[in-house]
Amino acid sequence: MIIKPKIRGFICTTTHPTGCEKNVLDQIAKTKANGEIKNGPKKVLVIGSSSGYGLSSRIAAAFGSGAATIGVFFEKPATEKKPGTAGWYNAAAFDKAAHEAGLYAKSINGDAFSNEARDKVIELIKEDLGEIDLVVYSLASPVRKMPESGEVIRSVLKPIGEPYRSTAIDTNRDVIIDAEIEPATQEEVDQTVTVMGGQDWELWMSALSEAGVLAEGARTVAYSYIGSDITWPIYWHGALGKAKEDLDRASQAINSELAKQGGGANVAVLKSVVTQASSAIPVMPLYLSMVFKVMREKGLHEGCMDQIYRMFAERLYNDNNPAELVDDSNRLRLDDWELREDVQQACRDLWPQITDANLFAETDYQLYKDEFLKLFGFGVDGVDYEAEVDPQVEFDVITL
Ligand SMILES: NC(=O)c1ccc[n+]([C@@H]2O[C@H](COP(=O)([O-])OP(=O)(O)OC[C@H]3O[C@@H](n4cnc5c(N)ncnc54)[C@H](O)[C@@H]3O)[C@@H](O)[C@H]2O)c1
Repeated sequence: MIIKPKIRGFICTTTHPTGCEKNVLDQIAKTKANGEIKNGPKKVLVIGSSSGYGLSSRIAAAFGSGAATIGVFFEKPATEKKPGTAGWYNAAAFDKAAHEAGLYAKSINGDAFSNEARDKVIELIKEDLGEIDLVVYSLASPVRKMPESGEVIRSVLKPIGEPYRSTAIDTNRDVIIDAEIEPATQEEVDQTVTVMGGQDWELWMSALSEAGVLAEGARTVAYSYIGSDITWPIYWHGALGKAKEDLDRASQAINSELAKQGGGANVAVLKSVVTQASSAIPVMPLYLSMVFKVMREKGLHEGCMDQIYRMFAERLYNDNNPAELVDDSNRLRLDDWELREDVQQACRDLWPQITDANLFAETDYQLYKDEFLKLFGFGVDGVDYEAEVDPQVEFDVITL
């Protein structure tokens, strides 16, 4: 089969197995080139490990620190008619590369919000690893099926209080539009907190702790975004921001438990990057196109792998100056470069000037589009897209 991209709204409905594999191999090569993470983790669970920041976390742990990894994700293999999801191919590529490198790697494909997933992970840790010393929580999901009632709760990407009006990019037509998003109701805010807040992370950590599979000194980290006044109305001050505030609450609760055993919990605030999750957020494509250009010109541009390697090497496993490595809410800040005043001011200055005519010239919108396609395995250097490719990629995965 020859596979070409088919974009619908903010997703691409086709994927390229070879391109996805190459993306993973490129991230592994980058990690190896960066060198070993000193005193890094050795037995790691990554929840949400098949794409974006979770995939980079698994790669950093395995190839930067020689860690055994268990990955949990929710992906689809190919069917007769359709290629698999990008995360499926990414996970398969990671599995192959880890095993070739002699590293332990096992994967669970199923709903991480379910008790069944927690039980399976605990069983696997007991059988194979005994205990784990790091848990990375990197889920991004628009829905959560509640583990006890089975009720399906949905999150929203909306402001709170008043409508949000802004220019944005219509990514299907590559033109600037005026976007208006109605505010979330209180019920929608609450539901967003239920889906993307800290409760599920707490359930994971207490289940692991009760099962006795957390090593002494075990750490956990969950990912957040804050941004600046430019995106606050839709993000930090919006429904998703409330969920991320709840992640901070959960972090403190988990931290006080883990600290008893010499470990700890942190939220890591990461920079904005192109992932399937972020491309769904209104206005993000325009902001990303601007901030990429500004940061690139200042030599500050980073992708998922750069951010996560920096988080492991310079924050989480840097024992030199622990107190200076967190903000006053005990968060690891990797958004320090993005939030530099000169970077944000350049974006504020640029924003009102962008029109259909100068979108490509004045911003990195082309780079945004390239990165978006790359998420699905397209436009990756060194891949022959005219060659036949078999979409059926199998690997040893535990399916729930
Ligand atoms: N993308 C950004 O710009 C950005 C910036 C800062 C923080 N973050 C945060 O990083 C975290 C990860 O986001 P991302 O952008 O890497 O997302 P992503 O869409 O690339 O990855 C999400 C992962 O979650 C998994 N997943 C989703 N629902 C699941 C379920 N029910 N069960 C099991 N696995 C499931 C997917 O399989 C995938 O592995 C989120 O908390 C997000 O808010 C993202």
